[in-house]
Amino acid sequence: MVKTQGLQFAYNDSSTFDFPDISLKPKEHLLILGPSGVGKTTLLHLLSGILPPSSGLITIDDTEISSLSRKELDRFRGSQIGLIFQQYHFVKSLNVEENLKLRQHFPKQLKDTERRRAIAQRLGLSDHLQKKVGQLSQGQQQRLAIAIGLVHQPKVVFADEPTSNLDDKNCAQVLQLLKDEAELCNSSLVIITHDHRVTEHFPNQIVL
Ligand SMILES: Nc1ncnc2c1ncn2[C@@H]1O[C@H](COP(=O)(O)OP(=O)(O)OP(=O)(O)O)[C@@H](O)[C@H]1O
Repeated sequence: MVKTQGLQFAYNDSSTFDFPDISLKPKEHLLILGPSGVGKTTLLHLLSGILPPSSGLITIDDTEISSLSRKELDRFRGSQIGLIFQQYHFVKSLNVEENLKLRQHFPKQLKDTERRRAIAQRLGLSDHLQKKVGQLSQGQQQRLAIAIGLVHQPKVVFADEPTSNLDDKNCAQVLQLLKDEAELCNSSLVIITHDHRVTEHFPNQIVL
């Protein structure tokens, strides 16, 4: 499902990151660990096609993503990849349901109100669909980030520090929800973190 070979990247004139090869089957989970500044977010941006690698190959669901044009890549990311970022990427002027709808890019998905409502219900957001995202608690915003990452049923979900701002109880709950949703969507899951509370939940790990 996700396969990389010889992946390297450098920001301008800075030193080159040399990433280990990754091979992840459908529905598998992978935890990428490492200290601050080692390049975890950079790797996630490469895997999701936000940054182009200096060299190496990234294959997702049999598509080599650097062979895609900008437009094809946007379309591929919109349909096949789910992103859960460290900083929430919500549209503050829209309500919860409209934010979810925004992530359903394609006409067929857009009509899928049922899918939106079902994921909102599983993540405890049903009573908040008409609220502006600024009115949500931190835990609710974290759950909305998961809903947005998965509402379009992507093949693979990349999550960057999904538990960084959470206490122990919410951390365990969010990880369970993330796993359950990925399972229901048949999605592979790649989590990038330096939060050691996450490690016991995901035995398949690489350390940068
Ligand atoms: N846009 C950029 N331009 C130049 N250097 C950058 C840029 N983004 C990140 N870096 C540098 O690249 C290195 C790796 O950053 P990255 O965010 O990938 O690390 P990380 O392992 O995710 O760190 P953290 O755990 O603190 O989030 C850091 O030294 C950072 O300063």
